Amino acid sequence: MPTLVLLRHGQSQWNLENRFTGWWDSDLSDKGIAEARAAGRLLAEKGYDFDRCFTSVQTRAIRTLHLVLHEMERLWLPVTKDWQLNERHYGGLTGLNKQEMIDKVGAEQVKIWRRSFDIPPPPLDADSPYQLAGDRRYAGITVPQSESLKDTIERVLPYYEGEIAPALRRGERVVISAHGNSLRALEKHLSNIADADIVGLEIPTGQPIVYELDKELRAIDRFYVSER
Ligand SMILES: O=C(O)[C@@H](CO)OP(=O)(O)O
Repeated sequence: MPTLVLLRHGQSQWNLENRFTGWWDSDLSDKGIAEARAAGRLLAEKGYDFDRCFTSVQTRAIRTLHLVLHEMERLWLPVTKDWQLNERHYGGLTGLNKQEMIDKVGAEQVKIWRRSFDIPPPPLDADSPYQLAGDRRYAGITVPQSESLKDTIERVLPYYEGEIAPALRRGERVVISAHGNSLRALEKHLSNIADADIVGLEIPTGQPIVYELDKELRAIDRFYVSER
């Protein structure tokens, strides 16, 4: 039975500071490092092992994966990094404080920006210090200026179908270290969650989630490794 483990990175410095992050490359906080190590120890203790690893091109997800694999004595496993697994781009909200925005525009609007299916945040200003156009890791791609969850799904799913699903069909055990919203995009597909219901899905940092899949890669079971 194909098994897929999803892992949201440990707490980042900007998670700690309660700032909208998206594609900005905020590294892990000390707590995030501890969460990642604990996740690796938990996976090893419960007997999990992997053949292939996938992550984004963002430091917090890559570093989480490395810390996990180090704890599992599996740093030698093949790792594929791709921008299509990046966090949803937070547009003009990037860098702002979430509580300050709630105080300014109200909790309802902030919830729409954070969790709605197809309403993107306002675009990033052309002269914003958070523009990534000159970042070498994004050479050759058009960096979005803002993304809704729907936009995120439109780049996460083709990557899953093209690169990850074939590995699962070959019987490889796969772990994906990624982000709250790139994983919500994937979970929406795997668990067949309706557009209106995806607003309720929250994914905690550093808690590995197991998907047991059938031959057609439909979810048979989904649980947190810590629960069983
Ligand atoms: O800031 C972000 O990029 C994300 C994940 O940390 O936040 P949110 O919970 O609002 O999707």
